[in-house]
Amino acid sequence: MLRIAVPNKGSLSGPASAMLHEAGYRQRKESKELVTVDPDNEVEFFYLRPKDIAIYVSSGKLDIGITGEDLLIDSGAQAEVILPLGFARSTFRFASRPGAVKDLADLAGRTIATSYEGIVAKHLAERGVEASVVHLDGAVETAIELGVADAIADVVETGTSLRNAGLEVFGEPIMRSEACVIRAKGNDAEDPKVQQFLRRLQGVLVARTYVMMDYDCRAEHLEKAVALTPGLESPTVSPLHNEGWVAVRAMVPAKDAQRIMDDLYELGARAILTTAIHACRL
Ligand SMILES: Nc1ncnc2c1ncn2[C@@H]1O[C@H](COP(=O)(O)OP(=O)(O)OP(=O)(O)O)[C@@H](O)[C@H]1O
Ligand SMILES: O=P(O)(O)OC[C@H]1O[C@H](OP(=O)(O)OP(=O)(O)O)[C@H](O)[C@@H]1O
Ligand SMILES: [Mg+2]
Repeated sequence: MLRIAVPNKGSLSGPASAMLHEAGYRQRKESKELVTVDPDNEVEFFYLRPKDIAIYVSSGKLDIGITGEDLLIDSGAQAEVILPLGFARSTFRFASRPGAVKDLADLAGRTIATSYEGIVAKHLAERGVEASVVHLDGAVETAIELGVADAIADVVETGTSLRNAGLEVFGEPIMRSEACVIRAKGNDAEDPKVQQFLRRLQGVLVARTYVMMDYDCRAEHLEKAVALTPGLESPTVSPLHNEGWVAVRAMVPAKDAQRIMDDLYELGARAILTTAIHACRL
């Protein structure tokens, strides 16, 4: 059985379970379940605190896990990213009251509140800045208002939490992060069970990013049309019963689909259809 760590709460939990469900795996029915066995797929899912997942995976007791890149780095665990998953995208940044701290060097001798001491301590040490780091479990934006810290280092997505607390970022982003699949460093990269799991998740990522596009066009416009819809390998082109017309089928990025449909129509293509892809293996 493949043993997989899945976040049990927080921002990663819902999207991770949704992705696993889309990939055909059984997921827990209620949030108190700690372990779910999926015998049909020979997988066992362990629902763990997101911060602990890299530690479990690096210990070798679990084969792989889903976590955030920032949590992986913060843990210092000997594990590595094997597949980025495209959700829980964020940056990790310093912030303070507007104008209070200009740059990293200004932090010397000051106090920084964060839930990610591992990342912050490493970042400061690498740049030779000596500052105190205070651990808080969450809502770190409030630490400045309450006088616990001079600056914070926290996850930023839309920036709303910072704005609401009257804070501004300073310095370059400390890191960028997204959800990812991790495994212990040095683990067998060719394990067929892990490879099959990754192929399934890659299939979900592709199905979420691409749509299938079909259209008819005159043969003399085919080259221009396929330049708009090159597909992944190459588009399928079939003759139509009406002489001089062909049918074309290709995968296109979902975000570009409407623009491509407009351009194909301009070119004289007709019966332009897009359909969702539910699953795929490239
Ligand atoms: N608002 C957000 N937008 C995008 N990603 C986020 C956001 N908040 C946290 N994350 C990401 O989620 C992961 C943190 O998950 P974790 O469950 O520990 O914290 P959380 O989602 O903040 O939940 P909570 O604070 O309620 O425990 C990190 O990888 C982080 O980058
Ligand atoms: O830039 P934003 O879109 O506002 O998102 C970032 C905020 O989201 C997370 O907070 P969460 O809701 O998890 O609360 P927490 O601070 O207690 O972890 C994170 O810790 C930031 O505070
Ligand atoms: Mg949080």
